[in-house]
Amino acid sequence: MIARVIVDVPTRATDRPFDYSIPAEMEGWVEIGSRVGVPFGGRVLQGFVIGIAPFADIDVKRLKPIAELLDHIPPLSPDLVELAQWISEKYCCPWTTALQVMIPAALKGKADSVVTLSEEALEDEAGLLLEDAEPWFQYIRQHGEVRLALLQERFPGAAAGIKAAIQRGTLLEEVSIRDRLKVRKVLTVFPPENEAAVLAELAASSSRAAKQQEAARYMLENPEPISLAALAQALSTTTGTIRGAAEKGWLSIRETEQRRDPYAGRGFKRTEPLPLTEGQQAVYDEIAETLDNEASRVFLLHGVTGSGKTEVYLQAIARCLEDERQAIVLVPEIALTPQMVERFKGRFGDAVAVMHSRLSNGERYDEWRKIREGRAEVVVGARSAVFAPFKRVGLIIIDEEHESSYKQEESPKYHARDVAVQRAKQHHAIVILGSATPSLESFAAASASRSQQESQAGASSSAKRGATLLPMPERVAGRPLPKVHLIDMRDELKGGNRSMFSRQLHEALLLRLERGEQSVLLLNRRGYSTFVMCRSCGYTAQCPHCDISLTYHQKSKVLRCHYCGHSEQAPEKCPSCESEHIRFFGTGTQRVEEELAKLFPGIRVIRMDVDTTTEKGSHEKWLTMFGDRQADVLLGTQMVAKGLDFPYVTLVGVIAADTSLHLPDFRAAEKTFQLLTQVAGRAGRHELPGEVIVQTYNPEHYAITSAQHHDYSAFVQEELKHRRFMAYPPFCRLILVTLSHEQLALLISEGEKLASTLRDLARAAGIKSSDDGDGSRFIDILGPVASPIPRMKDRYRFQCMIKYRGNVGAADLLKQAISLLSGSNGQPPVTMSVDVDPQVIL
Ligand SMILES: Nc1ncnc2c1ncn2[C@@H]1O[C@H](COP(=O)(O)OP(=O)(O)OP(=O)(O)O)[C@@H](O)[C@H]1O
Ligand SMILES: [Zn+2]
Repeated sequence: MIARVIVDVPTRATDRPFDYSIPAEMEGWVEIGSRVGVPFGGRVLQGFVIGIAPFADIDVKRLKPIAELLDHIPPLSPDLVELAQWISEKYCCPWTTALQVMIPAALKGKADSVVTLSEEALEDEAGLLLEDAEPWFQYIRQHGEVRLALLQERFPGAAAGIKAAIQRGTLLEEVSIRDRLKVRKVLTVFPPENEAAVLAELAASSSRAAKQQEAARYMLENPEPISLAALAQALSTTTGTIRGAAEKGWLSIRETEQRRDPYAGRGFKRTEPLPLTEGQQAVYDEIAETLDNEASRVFLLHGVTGSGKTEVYLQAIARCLEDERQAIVLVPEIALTPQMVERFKGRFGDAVAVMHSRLSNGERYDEWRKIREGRAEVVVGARSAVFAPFKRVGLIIIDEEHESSYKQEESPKYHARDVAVQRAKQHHAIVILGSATPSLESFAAASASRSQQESQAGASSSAKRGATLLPMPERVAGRPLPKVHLIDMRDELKGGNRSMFSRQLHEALLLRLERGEQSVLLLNRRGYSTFVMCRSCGYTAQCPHCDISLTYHQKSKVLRCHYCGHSEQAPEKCPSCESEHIRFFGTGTQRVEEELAKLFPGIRVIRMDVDTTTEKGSHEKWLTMFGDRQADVLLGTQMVAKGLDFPYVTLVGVIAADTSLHLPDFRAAEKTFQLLTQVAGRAGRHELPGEVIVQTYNPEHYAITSAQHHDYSAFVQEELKHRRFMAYPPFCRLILVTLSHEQLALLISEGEKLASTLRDLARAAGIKSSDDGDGSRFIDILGPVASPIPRMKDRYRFQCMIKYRGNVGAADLLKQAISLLSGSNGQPPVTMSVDVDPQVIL
């Protein structure tokens, strides 16, 4: 048998399977999804097996054998391997990059894999008898810890039995990766095996070794295994004493695995399903029916803020679990707050795994194994949790589906929403996209399929691709949406108010302080900069390697480049004109905090922004404090806008609504509308009614007025007009190619070559090059032009934008073009990075 292996070299030239022979001792072990070490170009590299075949394309005798197998159970299942191929094709990235993004960082080194007997196996006599017949089992029992490679050699043919034992939990699979990460082990004390004998011995022995006797009695009375350190502490003795007792056979000490559970020891209050409101019930019924049919379908759950989307998710998950299928819940990284986790852990307890970037590598690895080993049935996580290694996915939920953080900005530049839809197809699972402000792309997909269904014709093909709209236009319990007041800040200035707070916001804050209610203040930080500028000559501090302003960090008083990491001391006077009038525009939130303290002496403010939330657990700490009403105001950036549900918040203030409105990004209006709607939704979610004050310099802009009236469809109608006129998504799709190189001249000529090659290929394929506005297919290549950041890390940057509609095979054309421009090494002369469906145009 031979294995087709994708080696971990992310270049175009090596982006294909290579054949290796499977050595006899590995037969039965190597599977699709196995991680292997293979000889490649004189080294041994990591790779993934993506296929097994009886014959190779070339003579088997010339094939090199797989050097090592890195895990007992393949980290990837065949469906994930298939999904990786889809990602690599759709997002024009190397296959290996797509495979690597699916496994936890802890597995990304070279691994040394061992097995040991689990506690259960050691205790469960019946289990022992069953397995006793197996020589490999005896062998492991004798040696304690055995390397996988050794087992393969000694016991060919034992693969299936060993794997079954791992799956059953009789054997523990442990991976140590070059000491970077080991399964964490602790010495654990167990009661003696032969209790009666020990009891007799204790009774007979004199007062000699009293402490050891105490330890033995303790374990007989409390047979729960306990860590050696904890027992020593409980008995106020040394670990040496307890070891002494073990030597006498009065108790036993063994190494056991300690699982890192980021939420260990935290009691989550169990919640029961709420009786659904009429609106929720209608939506739930439709979801439940589709779940029962095991049909793959996408739902767009468009529910206003506070409409109870989360309860619908919870009950849909429960339904899915009943059928022994698993559920994946994606939430934006920033919204992955303890409050969110609590809602899922509260309903499903230990069956919930949590994955986000603030976990350590070890914690992530353990949560991942919890999923793979079937100890979890629900995962709540950020983007990459879409790859959770569940066997039978029934439901994938994407909360706040419009969030741009679902798009990964580094390779593979995948969008979790699209990956989720693809994964759901593989599993006949359903996808629920939930939002109060759906992205225009999702909304268009839902309305396209609806109008198709209504007009019958062609419904099947397009409805399959589209989404089914499930509206929840009302808040739970008939609670009103909060009233939103717009304050024109130009009038404030005219009226002589130069403060950042309008008179209305000032009064509203005062009122909340008097009543003991809470307020949320949002500073729209998008487009806000924390740069350094000289007031005399206008000098701004720039990165010497990138064409971008340096960012000022108030705490450390350094200027840092966000793109290359360059940092320097902030100057005391202007380096250009020597003036002392050099101003640091610190983080906006800091200034607001200072101003609040001045205006409202004694006010208790919690500030949440990148500076105050870097520490692990800080997010959680601030929100708990706010929830406990230890502060009057929660002040922050985007991160205070999402998902929070606090009963005493009756005021939401937006300091400056429009900082994001005029960014050169076609989604600027959409982002602004979404942010305002989300943050407004934080007010008045419970008994107390809420009020929202939005300060703006553009009170007539439709993004702002629609948010004021909670009018999603008004916004969408206006925005779609602009998008259609400008031919932007959802009326077309985009691929952004960024070219970079140290030499400007080479870069420009290669950029022009790329554009003209693409145009030639498109013409040869008979595809129109411009949009007639009739909805037919076309492909248009714009550029090359200088990128918005024209130089980064001392490399110049140019870009081409591919605009297309319909099934034109844009990604394929691009791949062809790049390979036509590539030299003998398989690479084009300048770096080309491809972003399919880019979210960040800036
Ligand atoms: N059926 C129900 N009966 C009573 N209360 C409910 C019900 N469903 C939800 N709630 C409560 O209503 C509040 C709002 O619900 P939830 O947070 O799920 O809304 P949401 O739609 O997710 O809002 P957002 O998009 O603003 O986060 C919560 O406090 C929730 O406990
Ligand atoms: Zn830089």
